[in-house]
Amino acid sequence: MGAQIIDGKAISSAIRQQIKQQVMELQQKTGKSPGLAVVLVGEDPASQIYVRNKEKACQEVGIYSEVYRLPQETSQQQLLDLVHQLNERQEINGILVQLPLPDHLDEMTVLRDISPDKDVDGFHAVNAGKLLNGEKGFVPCTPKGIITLIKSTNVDIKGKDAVVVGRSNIVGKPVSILLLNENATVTICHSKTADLKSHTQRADILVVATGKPNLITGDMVKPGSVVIDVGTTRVEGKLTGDVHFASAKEVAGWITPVPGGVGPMTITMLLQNTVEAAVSQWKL
Ligand SMILES: Nc1nc2c(c(=O)[nH]1)N[C@@H](CN(C=O)c1ccc(C(=O)N[C@@H](CCC(=O)O)C(=O)O)cc1)CN2
Repeated sequence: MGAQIIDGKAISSAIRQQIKQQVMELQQKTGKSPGLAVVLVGEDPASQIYVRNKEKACQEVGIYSEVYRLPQETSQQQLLDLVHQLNERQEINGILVQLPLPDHLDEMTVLRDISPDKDVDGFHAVNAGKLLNGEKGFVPCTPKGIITLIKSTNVDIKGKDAVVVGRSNIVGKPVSILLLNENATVTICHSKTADLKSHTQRADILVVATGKPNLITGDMVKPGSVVIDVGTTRVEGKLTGDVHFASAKEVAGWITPVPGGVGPMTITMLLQNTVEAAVSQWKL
């Protein structure tokens, strides 16, 4: 029969309608719009597309946005100066520095200088710590979107065996914590994991975020499981996930496509976090 497709584009679009409504209500109440500043350094083609899409998405829902496109040779101090200025600006509720940064810039230092109250990416150590503690803070956008997609299937996460393949700070680690907070039993696999298949085969929920195209094939998937593919690598011009879709779809119960699965949710959750930042800063 084949898996049901988790349509990230449709789910995203429904959530964006709700956000648009929420922004309108905030405008009526306060006379202000939530504001997001996006900083892009260099000319990475994929990052340029993501930033343009973030700008467009803000426009669609009524969020005020500013985009700073800085040259490749921007110094660490110049970038930090901009972040510090944005931290002070009243009309900016959320700040995002697009990753990856050019090699000469230190990502950790830059992320740590964003005010935790404006860190709508949820990458600041304070927000990462809050996630670990189960405290309220900003949750990174892709992991937050993944949990929303899993919940859309109505599969109860509680008590399930969840396997996360990949241990990045942006996706693998935070999504593992979110699944744990939802009472799943979580295993994190990575490039040094011995016998990856033995883990993935028993996953009721499988999240794959490695950037290795087609790493997970149908024979590695548990029948009836929920499979979430975070990978988006261009292979011969075609956007390709970390999961071999054709074979995995025959085994899984639910599966996200690439494109149109996790990707659109990342930007939608950024809009949600920006509205949350405004509501909290305006003490509503
Ligand atoms: N500061 C950040 N940098 C990066 C993040 C992030 O969350 N914050 N995540 C990724 C890139 N990213 C957002 O920035 C992102 C990736 C993919 C998509 C998306 O919509 N993908 C589409 C396909 C788009 C295409 O055709 O290329 C899909 O999967 O359907 C949105 C945002 C790294 N950097």
